[in-house]
Amino acid sequence: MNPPTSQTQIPVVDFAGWNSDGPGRQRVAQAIVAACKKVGFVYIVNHSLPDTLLEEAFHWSRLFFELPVGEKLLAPHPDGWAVHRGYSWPGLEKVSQAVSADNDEERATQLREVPDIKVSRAAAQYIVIGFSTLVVREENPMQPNQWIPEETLPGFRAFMNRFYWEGFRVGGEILQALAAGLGLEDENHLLQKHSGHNNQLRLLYYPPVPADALEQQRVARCPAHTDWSSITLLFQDDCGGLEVEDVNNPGQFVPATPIKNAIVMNVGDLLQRWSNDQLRSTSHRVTLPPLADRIEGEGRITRRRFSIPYFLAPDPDSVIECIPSCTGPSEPAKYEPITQAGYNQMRAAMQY
Ligand SMILES: O=C(O)CCC(=O)C(=O)O
Ligand SMILES: [Fe+2]
Repeated sequence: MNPPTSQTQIPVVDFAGWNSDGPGRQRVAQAIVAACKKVGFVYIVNHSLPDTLLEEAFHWSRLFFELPVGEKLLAPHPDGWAVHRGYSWPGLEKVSQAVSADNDEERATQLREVPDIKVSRAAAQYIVIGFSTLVVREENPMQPNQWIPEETLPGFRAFMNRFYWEGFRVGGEILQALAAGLGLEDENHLLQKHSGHNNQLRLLYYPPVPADALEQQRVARCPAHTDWSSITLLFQDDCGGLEVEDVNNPGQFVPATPIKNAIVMNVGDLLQRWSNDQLRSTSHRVTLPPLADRIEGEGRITRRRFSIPYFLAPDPDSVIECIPSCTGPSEPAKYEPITQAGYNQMRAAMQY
């Protein structure tokens, strides 16, 4: 038998030093880069998003998902996969890496046939239940936003727009810290490819489900996948269930236990490519909450869960070319330059 390898820990980085003068700044940058090289995931605490703003974001998310279905469906996710906006109802959406189908139409039909947990028992293993989206970038003609009418939830749209741009502000600071930590002279090397208009903010709601359905993998809250873009900032409530692949023990996962108001930051596939595979895009999933008091009653029902991922992506026509400090004579660039849009197309083509 192999000796047991120690479980990977997700590092915690205190971001306060980034907004100070002096050596604290470089220490933060190096700590984040070290975490992204080793684990691909890092908790960022003492960042510049006020706690009250995060509380407000979860408050609005609860209000949205507690609306009657008919009202949420006033902003439906359009048919097909070209536009990824609006409310997707339980069973509409599965995470791509768990699904194989020949074409969009077939896939969409498959997904609609899985409206809830009862049907899912007989169907594919991995079903994302109530995995829903509402995205708020306003100035992108390719991906028009889907908003519920203002009178249905007054103030919702304005808040989500504010949160989108505040999230980009702190995400931009993290991109600057990554550039500094990678030894780039220009702190804006990564950030300058992101105008912010190609980001994606999602509100996710995982309804209560029986623990045994998750344990027996008849359903999954969110199957294992990597993210595609540059970085993801994830805000989660205190339910728990997010797990990150243990880089020392591939195929095993370690919990990313919630830390109040921390940002869980992870590297996406595009940034991994950009960094010549120096920064790691790590697989993650959402499953059973690890804390016993998140599971209630005789039916062992897991508590509902809210999370808010925010994906930062470079602009579609920006060229992603090996970061100069990630290549050298002994480490040639592994990948050709590619635009963000070209990369997405390539990924989509691989999938179908
Ligand atoms: O809900 C979560 O905690 C994770 C969601 C996620 O990984 C994603 O949307 O890509
Ligand atoms: Fe993810």
